Amino acid sequence: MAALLEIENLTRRFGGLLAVDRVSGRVEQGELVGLIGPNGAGKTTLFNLISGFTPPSEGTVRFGGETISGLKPWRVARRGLGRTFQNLRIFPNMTVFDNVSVGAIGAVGHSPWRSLFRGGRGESDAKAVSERTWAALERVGLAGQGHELAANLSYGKRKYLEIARALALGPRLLILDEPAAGLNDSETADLASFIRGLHAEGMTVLLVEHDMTLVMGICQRVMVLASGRKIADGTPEHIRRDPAVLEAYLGGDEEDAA
Ligand SMILES: Nc1ncnc2c1ncn2[C@@H]1O[C@H](COP(=O)(O)OP(=O)(O)OP(=O)(O)O)[C@@H](O)[C@H]1O
Repeated sequence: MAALLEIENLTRRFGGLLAVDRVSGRVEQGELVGLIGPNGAGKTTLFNLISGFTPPSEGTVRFGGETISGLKPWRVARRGLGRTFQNLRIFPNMTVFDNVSVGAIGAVGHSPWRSLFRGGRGESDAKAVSERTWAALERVGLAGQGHELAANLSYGKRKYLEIARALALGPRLLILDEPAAGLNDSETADLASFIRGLHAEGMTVLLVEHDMTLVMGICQRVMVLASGRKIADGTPEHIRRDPAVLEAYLGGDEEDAA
């Protein structure tokens, strides 16, 4: 059976810079996979290639057995690929509910606003958007703050707001770009159990993270990028001992791998 996500020889050049260099790999349905690598390794570019935000120079991305490389981000999203961003993309002057409903609208279509003008199917679309949005807010623990402005949420809660927006899409694959960045140790531990919980419910997750404890603690498999190339792909135990990883990612300092 085809993997949920398959990338093949994915390559992206920025002028003379090879940001992602012939990377291949797969994520199976139900997996929780980590993607790590030093600064500038190409992790975010790889995410952008997968989610349609950056077109590949070469190579293909298949999702659910279909080629999605070259599609616009919203088309990729509608096929069931939800993602968050390293730099939070939140509208501070909109309510928490409205921020998340953007994701639900992406899944239901562009028609909820039709109810304002024509009624008919628009009304059921609007109801579906509302239900999806509240369910996503409930799942991340923000339902009680749905009517507040996003600007009033703490930084940690804004992270969950982003995740809720991706969940509202009803994704088959959830891609998280550095969700623990800026969180303290206890917030990171909470995030770890939250991601574990999603995974236990059947969500397939691809996680880019600098926090090694988080990645090694929750991921079943870890892919390592360095200078745009995939240099390792295996269980956390395997990755911890891989000399190429220690050399490239940790600068040969085994202490940091713990
Ligand atoms: N739009 C762009 N134009 C030019 N160069 C870019 C662009 N986006 C990324 N790069 C370059 O591509 C390389 C990979 O960057 P990328 O952000 O994907 O790495 P990363 O592994 O996500 O790094 P970090 O961990 O610091 O976020 C870097 O050298 C970066 O400067």
